Amino acid sequence: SVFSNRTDEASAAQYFQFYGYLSQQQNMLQDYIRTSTYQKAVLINTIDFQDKVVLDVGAGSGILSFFSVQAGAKKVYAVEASSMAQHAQTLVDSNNLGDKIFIVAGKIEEIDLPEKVDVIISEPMGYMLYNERMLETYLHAKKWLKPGGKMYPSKGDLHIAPFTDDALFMEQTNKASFWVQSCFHGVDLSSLRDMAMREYFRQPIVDTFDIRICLAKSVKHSLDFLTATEQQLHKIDIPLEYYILESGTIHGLAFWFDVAFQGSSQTLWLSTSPTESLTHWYQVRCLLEKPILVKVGQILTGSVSLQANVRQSYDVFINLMIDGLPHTSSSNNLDLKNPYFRYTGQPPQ
Ligand SMILES: C[C@H](N)C(=O)NCc1cccc(N2NC(C(F)(F)F)=C/C2=C2\NN=C(c3cccc4[nH]ccc34)O2)c1
Repeated sequence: SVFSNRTDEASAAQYFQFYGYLSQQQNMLQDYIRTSTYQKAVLINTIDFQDKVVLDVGAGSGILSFFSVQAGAKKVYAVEASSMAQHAQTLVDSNNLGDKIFIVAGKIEEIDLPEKVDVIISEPMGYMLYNERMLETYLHAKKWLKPGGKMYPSKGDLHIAPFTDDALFMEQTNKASFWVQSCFHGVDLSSLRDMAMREYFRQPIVDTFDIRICLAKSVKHSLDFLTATEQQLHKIDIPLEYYILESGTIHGLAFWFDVAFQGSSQTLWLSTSPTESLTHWYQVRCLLEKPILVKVGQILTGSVSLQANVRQSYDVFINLMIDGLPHTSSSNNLDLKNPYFRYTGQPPQ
């Protein structure tokens, strides 16, 4: 299938095992901003759901299917590939909605449905928006959408901004400095120090920060889910150009995303911006091994390229440069599949 052709089997097994845990469903359900915003988006746009047929892609516990029925949907196909499908069925039965919500166990790329649908609803956003490659699954599902059908959410914006954070940079550098020992139990480890630096700096950092560490206004990369295709998500190249607002040291790029529910009645946004309440997506930062000194008024240019891989994630390539003298540039490659969960506070609720 389209899914099996783009996915390593071991990755898929680990991935669907992860989503088979009620504790991970709980992590998402307990994210109040996330759950309440989805419910509000549906309930303020009942015109899109009243007496309609809905497809819930990656339904998990089925929560979005329940919201669709609350908004008047006459039938919901809830497609779920993990063992959570059976727990969703339990919820459907115990809430007496077996006549409206139909759990379809399997992958959207592999299952069949008896009819096309009016609305597709899903929560395909992973870390940094694109992690997990579930957005491709969401776009694949459009083969079941009637012409003029609705997508909930309808668009996604990825925001990217240069940031300064000495403490974070030092934290990663200090970890690597372990290898700067010429006599560790009689062994000189120092030849592996650079490799250790590269390994630590390949990890995106998942946590939150104050927006004031960003030295320029974010660049926004928009994706319209109604018109986008799966193929467009295999390689995402985002050109970057920043007007530096504050002199300082750029240690890397900060990422967050917003999604919009553009309903027939109202549009509602779900934001994971550092200026908003924290969600279970936090924000994501990608460090540079070589920071860039910038001054107010300079122009920072470059690009970030996301290259999809078979481990349901992306290889992230960052290039940044300051034009003018001294000409400085810095780059880094990161593995989005294995982030460093640095957040130490309470999980968002
Ligand atoms: C697409 C889907 N709608 C979605 O929201 N995906 C993201 C997602 C899905 C399920 C759980 C979570 N998490 N929530 C939290 C909490 F403690 F903060 F609550 C930690 C957490 C991890 N920890 N590790 C992961 C994780 C999940 C999936 C793929 C992954 N790849 C690397 C880590 C990771 O989540 C995040």
